[in-house]
Amino acid sequence: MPVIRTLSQVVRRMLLSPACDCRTSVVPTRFLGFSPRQIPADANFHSISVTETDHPCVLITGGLGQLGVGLANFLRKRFGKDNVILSDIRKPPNHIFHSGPFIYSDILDYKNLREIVVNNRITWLFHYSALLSAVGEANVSLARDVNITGLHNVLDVATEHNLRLFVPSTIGAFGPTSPRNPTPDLCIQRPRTIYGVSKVHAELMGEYYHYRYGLDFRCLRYPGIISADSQPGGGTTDYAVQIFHDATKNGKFECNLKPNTRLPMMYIDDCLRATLEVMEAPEKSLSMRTYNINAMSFTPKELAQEVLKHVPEFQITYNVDAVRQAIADSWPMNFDDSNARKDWGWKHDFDLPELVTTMLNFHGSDTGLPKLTENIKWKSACNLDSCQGKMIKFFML
Ligand SMILES: NC(=O)C1=CN([C@@H]2O[C@H](COP(=O)(O)OP(=O)(O)OC[C@H]3O[C@@H](n4cnc5c(N)ncnc54)[C@H](O)[C@@H]3O)[C@@H](O)[C@H]2O)C=CC1
Ligand SMILES: CC(=O)[C@H](N)C(=O)O
Repeated sequence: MPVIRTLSQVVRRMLLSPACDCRTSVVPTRFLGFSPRQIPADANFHSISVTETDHPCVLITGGLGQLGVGLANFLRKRFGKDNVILSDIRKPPNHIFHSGPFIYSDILDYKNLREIVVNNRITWLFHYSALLSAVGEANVSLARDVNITGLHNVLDVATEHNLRLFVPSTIGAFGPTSPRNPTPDLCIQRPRTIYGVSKVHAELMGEYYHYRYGLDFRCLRYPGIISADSQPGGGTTDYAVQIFHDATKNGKFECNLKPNTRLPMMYIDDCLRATLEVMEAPEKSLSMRTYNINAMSFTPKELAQEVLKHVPEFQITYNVDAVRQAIADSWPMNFDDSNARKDWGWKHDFDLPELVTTMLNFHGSDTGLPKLTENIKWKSACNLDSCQGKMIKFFML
């Protein structure tokens, strides 16, 4: 009897403790046996604290998308150019290839991923590879592979090598039965897209690995991100980026969402700063492992009105895409990020007026000379030529 009581106490403690002490004795079953992911019995599961080294050695997966290049530039300013490796399955253009380390990495190839982590002594991993909401609906099986199987590889390699792991989630992780105005961190999540389902899966798996194996998993649910010098990869919020390109180039824009569709949005500088801040936050300040972050919420009509203040001839028309509209109608309208603000001091800098001024200044409309920047020209060409571009063109609804 005492033996049974002791055993049941041990099991209870393992299940209840956060980042339980069972880390050295219990590992995911797929690590056992002669699997390539085998972990030696004497493996050290204690996280290497970043403070033990001068700086983290960073790997970014899916780094050639809308957000990855900006993240690499941002992190390189802080940690040094050579300590941040950008990776993707696409061929980088010259200016990105020469701006710092770039490496081929397919997240579906576990051995390739592990080799990169080992050879480069990676300590932090930012996992950006994904198929976004609209592209995902157009190719469910690829989205399932990249967003779910790829995530499993990343979680395993991060656990095996004691990495600090950042995985972005999204407003798309909520669905029509979630409270939409505002949407809190903890509520019903029943998304109706493969993108949303895969992101809820990522949140839950990351948190599970944290509590079960001690993985230092950190996750932010991003709103729609608006960037000036990079193109979005096929999402529902893409209109809020495209509108600036079209306003400055042609003075008009055809929107694929209805005028009153309200969605949470954020300028990329705020998004990247939040990402670094949560990665640098002391563990004890994190009462959760997945946080909503927010900056502003607007509709296409409100955004167009703000653009009009700078480009008086600007015209917006609407040609609604039924798939994107259905997705947007199931997503949060306002995001409650009070936990991020309370726990680790999150504060956004850009509201709608600053966002619009910044975007239009970047594209040169304030000079009266609409222009398409070189970077965007490259991005357009790249999107047509690249595998992802081909896929988007081929599968787009
Ligand atoms: N951009 C946004 O508004 C938001 C983005 N996020 C998340 O942030 C992350 C980055 O987003 P974006 O840069 O906008 O995405 P994106 O679609 O622009 O880029 C994704 C990248 O993943 C790469 N990729 C695809 N399959 C891969 C594979 N097998 N192995 C390695 N890489 C692969 C693609 O080549 C592409 O460069 C994603 O996880 C996304 O879900 C979350 C909310 C909002
Ligand atoms: C909000 C996102 O996750 C992304 N921009 C999308 O629209 O799919």
